[in-house]
Parts: sequence; C-alpha cells; structure tokens
Amino acid sequence: MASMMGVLAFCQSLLHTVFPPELRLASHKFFQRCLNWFSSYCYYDITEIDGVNTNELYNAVRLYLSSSASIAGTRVSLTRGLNSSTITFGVSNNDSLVDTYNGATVEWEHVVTQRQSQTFSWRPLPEEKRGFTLRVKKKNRQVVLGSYFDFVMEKANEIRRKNQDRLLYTNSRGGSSDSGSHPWQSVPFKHPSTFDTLAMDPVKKSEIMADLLDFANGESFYQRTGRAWKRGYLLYGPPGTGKSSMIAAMANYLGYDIYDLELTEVKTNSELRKLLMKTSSKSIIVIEDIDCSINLTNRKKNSNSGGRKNNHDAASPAPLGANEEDDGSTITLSGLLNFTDGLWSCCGSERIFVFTTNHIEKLDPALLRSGRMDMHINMSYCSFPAFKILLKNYLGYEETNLVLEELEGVIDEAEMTPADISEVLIKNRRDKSKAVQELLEAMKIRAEKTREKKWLESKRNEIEDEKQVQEKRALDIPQEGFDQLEDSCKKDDEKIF
Ligand SMILES: Nc1ncnc2c1ncn2[C@@H]1O[C@H](COP(=O)(O)OP(=O)(O)OP(=O)(O)O)[C@@H](O)[C@H]1O
Repeated sequence: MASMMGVLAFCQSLLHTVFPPELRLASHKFFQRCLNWFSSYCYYDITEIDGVNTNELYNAVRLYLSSSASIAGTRVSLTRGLNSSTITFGVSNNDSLVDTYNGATVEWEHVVTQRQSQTFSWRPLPEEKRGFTLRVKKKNRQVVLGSYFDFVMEKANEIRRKNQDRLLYTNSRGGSSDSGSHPWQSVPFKHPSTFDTLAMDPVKKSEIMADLLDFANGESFYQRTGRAWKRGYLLYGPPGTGKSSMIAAMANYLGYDIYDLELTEVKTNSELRKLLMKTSSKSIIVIEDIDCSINLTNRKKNSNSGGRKNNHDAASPAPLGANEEDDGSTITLSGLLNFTDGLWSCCGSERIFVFTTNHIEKLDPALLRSGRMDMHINMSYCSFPAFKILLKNYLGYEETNLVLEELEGVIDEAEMTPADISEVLIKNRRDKSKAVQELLEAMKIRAEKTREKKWLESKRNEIEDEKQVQEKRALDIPQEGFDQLEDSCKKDDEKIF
C-alpha cells in the first residue's frame, strides 16, 4: 500500500510537471466542448449576483418555481418576505425540478456552492454562491429564448403581487417638497372587504367584476385601440351604502395598491401632477367625496361671466390662464380633469381612478359627461338580494323563511343602507331570530316614515303646483275683458280723430 501510494504521488508530480495548469485547463475545455458537441442538451446559468448587482432574473425564476415546488418538490425550502403574510415555497439547494412550456420539457437545477474566501469587494457578498441552471433540449432552444423567459418574468410578477400585502398610500402631508422626495406614505392595506362580502345586487356585482377583469387583462386591447390603459369609476349614493367597501373589494380582487388622494392637501395643479407621477402601475387612485374636496363651481361661475368663457366647453380642460382659477396657485377642476384624462394620466399604466360622492347632483357636468368616468355605479339602499348576502355573512343564513318573506315586502320602502342593517345584525349576531325580528321592526318603522315623508312631499308638490296655477291666473287677463278694452279704445280713438 505504501509503495503504491508512493508510485501514485510520483505519477501525480510527473503529470504536474509534464502538463502545466494552462494545458490541463485547455484540455478540460476541449473535452467539455466535445461533450457539448455530442450532447443533445444546452444549459443556461442564471447566477444570483451578476457582478455586483442582484440578478432580477434569478429572483424571478425563484418565485416562478415556487408554485411548482409546492406541488412537485419532495424537499422544499420555505421563506417569508418583508411586507408579506404568505409563505413562499422554493427549490432546495442543489435540487432540481422539471417544468414544461409549450410542449417543451425543461429542467431547473438550483446550484448552491460555497463562495471562495473574498478578496476585496465594494459590497459584502453572501457566503454561498447561488444560481439556477436551466437544461433544455437543443431542439427547444428557440422556444426558451423566444418566450419562456418572458413568461417566467410575468408569472413571477404575478406571484410577487399576490404574496405581497396591498399597500394603502396617502398624501396627507401634501405633495410639496417639504414632505421629502416621496410625497406618498404607505401602510399595509388589510381591509377584509371582498366582492363576496359586499352586499349589492348580484347582477350589478358580476357586471363590475367582469369589467374589472376585462380591464386587468386588456393590455393588448388598449394598445390596439390606442387608448391609455386606465379606467374610471364614479361611485355615488347615500352614506353607508358601501362605496369605501367597494374600493377595498376592487383592490383585493385585482391585487392592486390604493392611493387615497386627499385633494384638500394639494395646493396646486403641478403638485397634483407630481403626485400622479409618483404612483405605480396596478393601482387604484381614489378621491373620496369629490364634491367636498374641490370647489367644482369655479368653472360654472367663470363660464357665466360672459364673452369667450360663456362658450367655453366645460368638458375640455381650460388652458392655463384662461380663467382666474388657473393662475397656478390653486387646484382647479381642469387640473383635476387633466390629472385623470389628459396626457399626464398616461404616465404609468394599468391604473384605475375612483371618485366617490354622496351628491352626484352637485358634480360639474364635465365630470359626468360620457367618456370621462367609464362606469357610474349607483350604490343604493339595501335591496332584498343584497340583504340576503348580509344575512349570510353575519348570521350564516342561507335560505329564506316566512319572516324573511315579510322582510322582502318592506325592505325597498324602508330605504335602509347596508351599514344600518349591518349594525343591527352585529348587535344581535348571537341570537339570529332576535336579529331578524329586530330588523323587521326597524324596517317597518322606517317604511312607515318613508311613506309619510313621500305623502308629505307629494302634498307639498300639489300645493306648490296649485300656487303656481293661481299666480298664473292672477296674471292672465281674461280674453273677454281684453276684447271689451280694445273696443272702448277704438271708440275713444274715433272720437278724438
Ligand atoms: N354594500 C355593503 N356591503 C357590506 N357591508 C357594507 C355595505 N355598505 C356598507 N357596509 C358596512 O357599513 C360600513 C360603512 O360602509 P362604507 O364606509 O363602505 O360606506 P360609504 O358608502 O363609503 O360611506 P361614506 O359615504 O360615509 O364614506 C362598512 O364598514 C361595512 O361594514
């Protein structure tokens, strides 16, 4: 054994002398090339760190494979990211996973090795060197290079959005420079409202959901038709009918962030533009109670002040300086319309604008004209189908019974908002029959009051009409009297002449 070891050591030193490291490296490369030449596979290496920068493709592949790893992997790594409440699965170190795309089978290997002891680096590098190696049949190379990587990136973004908590942004400190470089502050958005919990007419609800989905999947449509990829919704209705809940349900449904724009904190149109520029794609920009946020009567006053302004189309934003409000020191309706509709609305894409109001009649027609807000959604008092959703959510009721039929008879007349009904249901959620009974009584009282109110209103209208007729009569000169007056005038004329 000792002599064999000696011979081996001798041969090794001889090999080192005869074949210097350069020659060995060259021959290794040569053999590798020969192997690759005859192999039917090609390989793609995606390292975690590219030079000193993080390779985005590595992170995307890691996320993309997380969905398959959770199903196919026998050894899976688990991680939970910052701002996330979900656990992400991943391919374990030096494990591999098979994936198929457009009929082509590919194999991913997660290669992890120890990093050589570092010399000098501007950025401290992780101790492990991580990367993915993709093994693909040479005949499928075009498929992979053509669209597979784009597909991986797209899926990864989708998973990232799904895993990350929604964020709720606010500009409560204003968009001015004193609020720092970023005018929006954010908090995790945890509103539990979804379209399942939202009480409204099911037909209307599914219409809205389909519209949202069409929008989110409509990139090619918007590109083809030359339209900016954005959509506007105007939610109107009495307080407590679920306008805010609807916005939360939209955000949760599409996985978008919300930018709650406090218009009263924005001083000028240019501040508004800056805020818009700092919003991200896949977001909902909300202006609540739009009728209270901005003096929407400015334009009307201006347009009534005569001359050119009389003919000014309220729908088209006025050029700067066309009226006294656009002097750059205030925020104006035209500034707001530019924000949602003009050139600036197209910075970024896939954005939804939502305005809410309790008084649609107070809004400037410019905001209401067709094409401005794509969908006007009336959040009305609680209807019976909406009420059934509330009953199911709060009490777990699925079927109707006699009491519910009685409720159905009065609910429309009662004109109660979902918020009113929720309050009664929350209060009595441990005693279902008491909850329904109390609601029935409340609804009957409200229905009676509504009937009285309507009767009083109709009476008042009748009196008003009668008054108007009387006034008209008092002003009218009877035709008979008028003829007599004319005859006597003629006679007087004849006498004179
Ligand atoms: N359509 C609805 N479906 C389910 N819950 C609702 C609905 N409408 C109101 N609610 C309940 O009433 C509460 C208040 O509703 P929400 O704030 O969404 O109403 P709103 O119309 O935005 O009111 P406001 O105009 O005063 O802001 C919600 O927290 C929710 O519990």
